[in-house]
Amino acid sequence: MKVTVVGAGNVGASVAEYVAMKELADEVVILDIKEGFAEGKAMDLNQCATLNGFNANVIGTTGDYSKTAGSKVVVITSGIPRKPGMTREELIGTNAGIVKSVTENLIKHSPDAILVVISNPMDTMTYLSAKSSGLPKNRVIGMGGTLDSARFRYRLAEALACNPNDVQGVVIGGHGDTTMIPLTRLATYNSTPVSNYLSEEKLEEVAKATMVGGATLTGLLGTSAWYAPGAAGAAVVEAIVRDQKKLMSASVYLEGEYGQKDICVGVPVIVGKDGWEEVVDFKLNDDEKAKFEASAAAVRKMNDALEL
Ligand SMILES: NC(=O)C1=CN([C@@H]2O[C@H](COP(=O)(O)OP(=O)(O)OC[C@H]3O[C@@H](n4cnc5c(N)ncnc54)[C@H](O)[C@@H]3O)[C@@H](O)[C@H]2O)C=CC1
Ligand SMILES: O=C([O-])CC(=O)C(=O)O
Repeated sequence: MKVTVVGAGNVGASVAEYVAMKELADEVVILDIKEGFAEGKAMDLNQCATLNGFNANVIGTTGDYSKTAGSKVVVITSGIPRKPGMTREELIGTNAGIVKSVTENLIKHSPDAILVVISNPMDTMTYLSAKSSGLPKNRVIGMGGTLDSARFRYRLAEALACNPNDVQGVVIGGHGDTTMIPLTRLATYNSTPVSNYLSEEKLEEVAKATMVGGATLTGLLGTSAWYAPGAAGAAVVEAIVRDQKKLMSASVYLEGEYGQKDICVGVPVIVGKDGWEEVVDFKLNDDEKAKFEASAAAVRKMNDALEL
């Protein structure tokens, strides 16, 4: 089984590292345009094999798509990250061209692949990838909600002073500072509503911290984050290659679900060997529905900037 990661930068290298460490593929190809960069990352990762006890061959290439041929899953991380003070949306001018050409090249060599799109602005890049690949809708998955949900659970666990693994919480909507929707009403601490323990004000604070999770890290790091984005990307890969049928929040092409059409935006989906297999209806209340509608409208506006 071959998994390809495009972009050998912070996020791509992190995805490749988790994929190799978890032995999600026996061949992990990393492709970048920067001369020798992917080859260097691959060699460095291969030298972890005996230290971390994995057996996966990591192959790096500078732009040779023939090495990606026959990939089961391809993760797209190529493109520029934001700097402090920027929004993800400001990256569209540079990243749209990169994501379009990368998608077209990948599909030539791996027509049966499932694409996991990470490059920002992610929902719009997922829509672009879906349109320019011509793949069946289930084989294009935007990764943002999985990361945002992990950050939501982290913030909830911080507020509850508990083990994050005892907390469930999902973020839907666009992967943007103002478009994310942390579903606080549905979040639980070991099956009990978090509102049993946290005030409305505290939950509002948790939701706000979740929404600006990426911006907060960008401010601290000077560039955007990579450990949790890498782990979230690898979690989607794992759900596919191990056919986990896992319920994850992901940006997928909607045809009426959640009241939206012809858009990729974050909703709960089941992920397995065929990509995303179905959208799960969380039965949103009126307030959540209104937020989702506003979020989708913002994503749609961004999509209008694409030349398809
Ligand atoms: N969806 C999400 O949850 C997240 C998305 N991101 C996004 O992921 C993207 C990558 O972020 P980082 O890895 O931190 O950036 P980075 O700058 O560390 O790495 C990007 C890599 O892409 C490569 N690249 C550029 N054009 C290419 C092309 N045409 N073909 C192949 N490779 C190409 C660059 O040479 C560079 O090595 C950014 O757009 C960032 O905003 C980052 C974190 C989370
Ligand atoms: O914040 C950013 O620009 C990168 C990203 O999408 C995230 O970490 O959530």
